[in-house]
Amino acid sequence: MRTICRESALQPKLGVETGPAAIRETGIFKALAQLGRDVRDYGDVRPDLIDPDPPLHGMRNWRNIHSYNLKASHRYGIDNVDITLADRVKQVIEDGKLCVTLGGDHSIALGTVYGHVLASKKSVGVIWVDAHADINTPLSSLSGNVHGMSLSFLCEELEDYHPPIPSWEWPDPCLTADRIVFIGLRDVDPLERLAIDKTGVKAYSMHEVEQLGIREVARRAIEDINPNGDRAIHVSFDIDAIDPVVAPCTGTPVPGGLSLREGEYLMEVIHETGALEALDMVEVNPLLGSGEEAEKTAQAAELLILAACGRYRGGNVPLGVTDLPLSRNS
Ligand SMILES: NC(=[NH2+])NCCC[C@H](N)C(=O)O
Ligand SMILES: [Mn+2]
Ligand SMILES: [Mn+2]
Repeated sequence: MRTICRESALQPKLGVETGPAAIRETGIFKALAQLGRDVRDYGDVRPDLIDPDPPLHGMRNWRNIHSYNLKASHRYGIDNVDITLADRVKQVIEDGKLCVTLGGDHSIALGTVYGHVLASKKSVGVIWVDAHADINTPLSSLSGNVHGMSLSFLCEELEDYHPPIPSWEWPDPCLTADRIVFIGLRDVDPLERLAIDKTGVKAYSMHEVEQLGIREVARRAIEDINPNGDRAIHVSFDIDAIDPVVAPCTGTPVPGGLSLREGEYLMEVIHETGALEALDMVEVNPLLGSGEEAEKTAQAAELLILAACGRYRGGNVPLGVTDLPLSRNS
């Protein structure tokens, strides 16, 4: 199990770059070690910022976002980026480890999913747990924020809807729509809904969570992206999928979200598949709330990561322990 990343101000609300530190401070490393996981912190991915970075087709911070996510030196003729997120994720997965990436703005999924696809020996399916669909194109986006566009760049079926960027290549669309599933949606832009319908990406919004229950949603979602059980799973978990009462410190909170119980159950079930290779935990922004709220949000993120890494709410026997302490008299 490995952890990574952070990036600088890529969305209008500052502070999301401090999310990884807040999650690290929960004591997650100790908790993972207690689960018997061999944890290595690969540190942060921190590129030198390209400044200024004026919008193109309304897309804000696009050069910076592409440069830290993807192999900038080869692909874009930029040499001030040593290691990119896609490279780092690729390295961790090639090491045969579960790669946990802490965000950060959800645009990091451009690099994490691409790195995962490059490294995995299997075909990769993505479970996108989010209040938002993040499937706007630069031309459909109302905000210009790339964190609301990540999936549209990754999805092959949407390639033709992207405007060309002079002398810059797009991130490789490396997923087909049948390998993407949403859970937790409740704030979807009209053209995002159209993109979902056109591509046929499966979506379990909060409506379906209510209707079917999280148990059936989890079962169906896993089957949708991994029907024969031969694929690797990538979970991209935006903390705003969880209800803001439990996880208030995030840039685009939406009421009526998943309970922490539902989130933990989903992660436990995904762990049980044995197919999870990569997990992103993103959009934790400790600066958007009181200290107490920030701690609550980071703790929710911690519990979700732990569940994905094998923490079972029914209890875990410590690694290597087979008996209770014997009585001194025996
Ligand atoms: N990763 C996120 N928090 N995304 C929110 C996206 C909100 C909105 N749909 C947009 O495109 O701007
Ligand atoms: Mn979101
Ligand atoms: Mn998101």
